[in-house]
Amino acid sequence: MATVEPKLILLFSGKRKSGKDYVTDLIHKRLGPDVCCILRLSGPLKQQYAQEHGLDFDELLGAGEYKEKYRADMIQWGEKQREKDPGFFCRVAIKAAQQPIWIVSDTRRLSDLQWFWREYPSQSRCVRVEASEETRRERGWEFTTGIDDAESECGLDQGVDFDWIIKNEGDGSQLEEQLATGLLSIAKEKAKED
Ligand SMILES: Nc1ncnc2c1ncn2[C@@H]1O[C@H](COP(=O)(O)OP(=O)(O)OP(=O)(O)O)[C@@H](O)[C@H]1O
Ligand SMILES: C[C@@](O)(CCOP(=O)(O)O)CC(=O)O
Repeated sequence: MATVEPKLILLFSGKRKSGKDYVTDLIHKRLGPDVCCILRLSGPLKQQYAQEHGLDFDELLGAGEYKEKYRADMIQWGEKQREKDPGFFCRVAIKAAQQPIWIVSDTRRLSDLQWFWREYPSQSRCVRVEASEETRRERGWEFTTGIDDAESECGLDQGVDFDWIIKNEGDGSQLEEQLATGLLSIAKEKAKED
């Protein structure tokens, strides 16, 4: 398990090219590395997958075509791991966490959220990053059968009451305002609960 007990966990999800990494990087910069860390469930998955398949881990972490080339096979490989142990990638991802606020940038399945809700019920908040298909296409997204209609992309489309929805359209000019008000609102609500 993690070496520290978190005060707040922001569980991010969103469609491909909605801007999960972009938005979580902005929040990380805004809060600072002493206060928060970004945890990626796909990090340990990609690392293990890269090792087993002799691939470039850094490229799999990137936002380019290299990752997309292996996405379908990584999804299948990851789902086989999750079938055996749904919390495996969650446990590995939080091991390095030292800061009080955790930003999990890439939850994709109800089993991901259920693990955090079970282990950290009072600290976990669900955040959805949304962008139109037009905006996502401008960022390089193309609908791919077997990926964009599968659990990896659709697993959280129903059954989640999101605590915060971030609209990340176009150049995101309204983004900074949303982040300021959204973070304040979550902090205030958490403080009232503690
Ligand atoms: N508001 C924005 N303004 C400018 N560029 C953006 C914005 N949001 C996202 N981008 C760019 O769009 C691309 C996709 O964003 P990002 O990688 O954060 O998406 P993602 O949801 O993490 O995608 P994936 O699920 O494929 O990892 C990146 O090149 C990123 O820099
Ligand atoms: C294989 C997978 O972890 C790839 C995620 O890559 P990214 O978060 O889109 O950079 C998606 C999944 O776990 O279904």
